Amino acid sequence: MESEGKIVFTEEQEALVLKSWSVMRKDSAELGLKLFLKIFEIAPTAKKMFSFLRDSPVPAEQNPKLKPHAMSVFVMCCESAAQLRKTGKVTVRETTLKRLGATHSKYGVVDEHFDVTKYALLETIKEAVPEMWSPEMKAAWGQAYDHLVAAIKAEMKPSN
Ligand code: HEM
Repeated sequence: MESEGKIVFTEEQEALVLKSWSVMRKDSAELGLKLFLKIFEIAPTAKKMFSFLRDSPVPAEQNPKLKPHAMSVFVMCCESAAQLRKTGKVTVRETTLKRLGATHSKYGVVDEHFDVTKYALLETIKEAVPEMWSPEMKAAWGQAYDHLVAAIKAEMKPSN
C-alpha cells in the first residue's frame, strides 16, 4: 500500500516477517538450499548464471556457496520489512544497492528471475512454518521482497 509516496507497512506486518524468520533461521542452511532448488526447478537456466555452479563439478544441491546467497535474500527481506515500517521506504545503503544492481546486471538477472524467486521464497516459507502461514504473512513477505527488489532494479543498467 502506498500513500503520498510513502509505503504503508505496519508493525503487524513487520512482526509477521520477523517472527517467521526467527523460527526459520534455525534451519537456514536447509531452507536456503530448498529455496534455490525450487528456483532451478522452475527456471533451470538460472543455474548457469551462478559462476560457482557453472564452474563446479559439485552438483548444485551439494554446493555450499548457494547458502550465503539464499541467506542474503531472507535477511535483506527482513531488514527491508523493518525499514519499510520505520521510514516507509527501503533504506539499504546507497553503496550496497549500487553493488547489488551492478552484480545482478552483470550476471544477467532479469525480471522473470526476480518473479520466480518471489514465488519460490513464499512457497519455501509456507512449507517451513505451516502453522504460522496466513494470507497476511504472505502479503507481508511479498511486499518486503517487492520493495527491496524495486530498489535493486533501480540500480541495474537499462540494458537489462
Ligand atoms: C532480494 C533479492 C536478492 C538479493 C537480496 C540478492 C543478493 C545478492 C548478493 C548479496 C550477492 C553477492 C554479490 C554482491 O553483494 O554484489 C548476489 C549475487 C548474485 N545473485 Fe543475487 N540477490 C537477489 C536476487 C537474485 C535473483 C532473483 C537471482 C537470479 C535467480 C540472483 C542471482 C545472483 C547471481 C547470479 C549472483 C552472482 C553469483 C556469483 O558470484 O556467481 N540474485 N546476490
